[in-house]
This record gives sequence, C-alpha cells and structure tokens, in this order.
Amino acid sequence: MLLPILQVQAEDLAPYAIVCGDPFRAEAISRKLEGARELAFSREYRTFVGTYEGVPVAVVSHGVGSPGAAVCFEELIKGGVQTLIRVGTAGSYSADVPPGSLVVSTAAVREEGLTRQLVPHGFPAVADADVVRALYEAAGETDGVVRKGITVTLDAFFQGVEEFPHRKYKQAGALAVEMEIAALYVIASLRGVRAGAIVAVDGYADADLREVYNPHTDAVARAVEREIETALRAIVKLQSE
Ligand SMILES: O=P(O)(O)O[C@H]1O[C@H](CO)[C@@H](O)[C@H]1O
Ligand SMILES: O=c1cc[nH]c(=O)[nH]1
Repeated sequence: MLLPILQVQAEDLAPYAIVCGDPFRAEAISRKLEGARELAFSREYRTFVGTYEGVPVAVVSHGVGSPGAAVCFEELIKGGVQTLIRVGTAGSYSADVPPGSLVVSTAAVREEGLTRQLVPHGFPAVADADVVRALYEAAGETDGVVRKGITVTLDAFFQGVEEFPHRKYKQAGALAVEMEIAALYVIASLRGVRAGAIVAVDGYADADLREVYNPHTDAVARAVEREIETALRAIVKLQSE
C-alpha cells in the first residue's frame, strides 16, 4: 500500500518511528541506524528505515506545525507504526530548564487549531506512560539536565499583536513550548497507538524570537545529539519489555 503523501510503501515501514520537524535531523538520526536507507523525500516528509540494536526503526520528518505533522502521523499509523517518538526542539518556560536541557513531555496543552477539529475541547493530549518512562530512564543515562512534565503546543512561532499565553502556562507549571506534540498525542489516542516526545531546549519561550531565536548553537547541537541517543535507547527498552 502506497502512503500517498509520504510516498512510502507501508510494508517498508517499521513498528517504531522517530519523528522530527527537520528533514536534515531525520537524516542525522538515520546515520545512527544499521543498514539505513532512504525510502522517500516528499514535500517536507523525509523517510528512512534501518535497525538500532536489531530493532527496526523508521525515521521521518514532519515539518513545522501541527496540520502538516498530523498528516505524517496519520499516514505512519495507517502504514502500521505502533509507537511514535517525537525528537524536537522547544523554548523553555523556566531558568531551571536552560538551553541545552532535555524535556520529556508527559502531556501537551492544546493551544493549536488542528486538534479542535478532531476532538472536543476537554479531550486531553497525553503521552503513553510506558514511552514516557523509557524516555526518562534513557535520558537519565546521558549527561545533562533532563526534566519531565507538561509542554505547550502553539501554532504561532513569531508573535503578532496578540499576547502569547506563556505567562499563565508557566504559572500553571508547564515546562516548555513547541508546535506539534499535542497533535501527536491526540492522534495517537484516536488511533490506539503509543506516543511520546522529548525536546531539546533552544532558548526561552518568552523571548522575542524574531530577535534572538538561534537553534544553531553548540549547546543545542549537543542536546539534540543527546535526545536522539535517548529516543533510540528508549526504543530498545520498550522492545525488550
Ligand atoms: O525542532 P522541531 O522538531 O522542528 O520542533 C520545533 O522547531 C520548529 C520551530 O522552529 C517547530 O517545528 C517546533 O515544534
Ligand atoms: O516552537 C518553538 C520551538 C523551539 N523554540 C521555541 O522557542 N519555540
């Protein structure tokens, strides 16, 4: 079965998928796999498969923003993927979670438009508990700060004239903000598969991103490397359970 948007044959996929926004990050992740091969590069969706410590894994980029990412998640699940782990970047809400830290997302605030068109207002966007545990354990085996908690998913990246809701979510205890996790968690719940996410902090959410956003620092590169290793090790842990 050809997945029409990813342009991948479902039979070529794997039960585990690591998903990330950036097609070049997908390629970097694929370099950690044994026997990696690129299946397709269609729109923003770049798909690789290979094995990690003997476990078959797909790596797929989903682009920026929930609507486009949702298409990717839906097609992967239709293609037989059972566990999806997002490896992303995020802005921090707290000096306790400085740039270079990792955050394992236990649940996501649905501050985007996509999931409102899928489920009622009160439906939660929650990670799978086993995936969270495996990610948090695996991250704890690497060097550096790791936290777990609630993240916020927004549609807008650069601010307009409306206030971003950062202050209230920070006060409520959220740790970081990004743009796709709520879509991933809601779609995984709807389709009965497991999902989790880990993000590398690249700055502070309440900064003026038009002025200061720079995800291309050494600290962020090290954190991304660490979260990639974490996701791969988490998959091995989940597979051995
Ligand atoms: O690094 P990725 O996975 O793309 O994640 C974050 O970075 C992008 C914004 O620059 C958004 O996709 C956001 O969710
Ligand atoms: O959505 C995002 C992603 C990375 N960094 C941010 O500040 N926001």
